[in-house]
Amino acid sequence: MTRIVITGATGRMGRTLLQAVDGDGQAELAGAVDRPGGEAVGRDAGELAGTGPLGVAVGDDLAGVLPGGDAVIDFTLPEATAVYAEQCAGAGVPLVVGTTGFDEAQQGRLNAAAERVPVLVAPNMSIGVNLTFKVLDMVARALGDDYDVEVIEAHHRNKVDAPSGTALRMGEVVADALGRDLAEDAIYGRQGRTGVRDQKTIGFETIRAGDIVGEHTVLFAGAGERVEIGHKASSRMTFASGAVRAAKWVTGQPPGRYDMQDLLGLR
Ligand SMILES: NC(=O)C1=CN([C@@H]2O[C@H](COP(=O)(O)OP(=O)(O)OC[C@H]3O[C@@H](n4cnc5c(N)ncnc54)[C@H](OP(=O)(O)O)[C@@H]3O)[C@@H](O)[C@H]2O)C=CC1
Ligand SMILES: O=C(O)C1=N[C@H](C(=O)O)C[C@H](O)C1
Repeated sequence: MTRIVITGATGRMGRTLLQAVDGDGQAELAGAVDRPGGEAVGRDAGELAGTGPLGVAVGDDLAGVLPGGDAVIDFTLPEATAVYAEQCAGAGVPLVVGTTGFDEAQQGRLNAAAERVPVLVAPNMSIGVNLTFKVLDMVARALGDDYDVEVIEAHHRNKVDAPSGTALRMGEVVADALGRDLAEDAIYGRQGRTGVRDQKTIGFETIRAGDIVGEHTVLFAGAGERVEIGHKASSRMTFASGAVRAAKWVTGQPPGRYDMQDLLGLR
């Protein structure tokens, strides 16, 4: 039985994770943490998740519940994740991170934690998207530089980072396969008199609307044909069950930084 602590427990993913852990025969909830002062603090986590009482009250102090946990799953905001990673490293507890939108300094803090405990960080926990990363590498290598690459993503109106972490990873996979540097070649939206398309650019287009769970398409457009590789998530449970699987897997790993490609044997 893997004892799991969930941070951001009141969020969209937090509540779905509570349901996923409750429905998993090999995992149990060891803690549910929200931001200090959050309205849910003190309430039973199951009440929030709609599972019925789980016997675990939502707390606001991760360090306090870490001794009872085998792994932490975090879907919050980058600044919170960086602090939680340091607390996990200090307590020797493995961490799974689904949060997206890290800057370089925050990535450095995750890497420092990964020197002390196993840390799995993935912008998308779904199996389908992780397979898509592999397919994109193959397609980009086969098509080469003659095809223009555009990454199009759509998410719900409440998402706070853009482009999505998944879209950026898709861009990185394609850039690596084509021997390009995403930091130099990415274009984030276009407006006005842009001039003709620079062949080596990788474009990103972002849609934010309604309750879209998460959709990604990578378009390779050449002379006379287009190839589109896409993924559509219709339920957050696909991310949550991937994260619970990751939490069970990461407890058996030595310290280091991992992602879902490691877990799925796709590297
Ligand atoms: N890797 C993957 O497969 C997926 C990744 N994500 C990513 O997960 C993250 C969360 O998404 P989502 O659940 O939709 O977002 P929500 O805004 O619904 O949830 C975020 C949670 O984090 C809490 N939080 C925010 N700031 C802090 C803080 N400083 N300290 C402690 N807790 C904090 C929020 O509390 P409060 O509400 O009180 O602010 C809330 O409970 C995003 O980065 C998103 O991109 C999402 C889906 C899949
Ligand atoms: O915020 C979301 O909702 C999602 N975020 C992730 C991302 O930024 O890639 C993954 C998923 O598409 C949902």
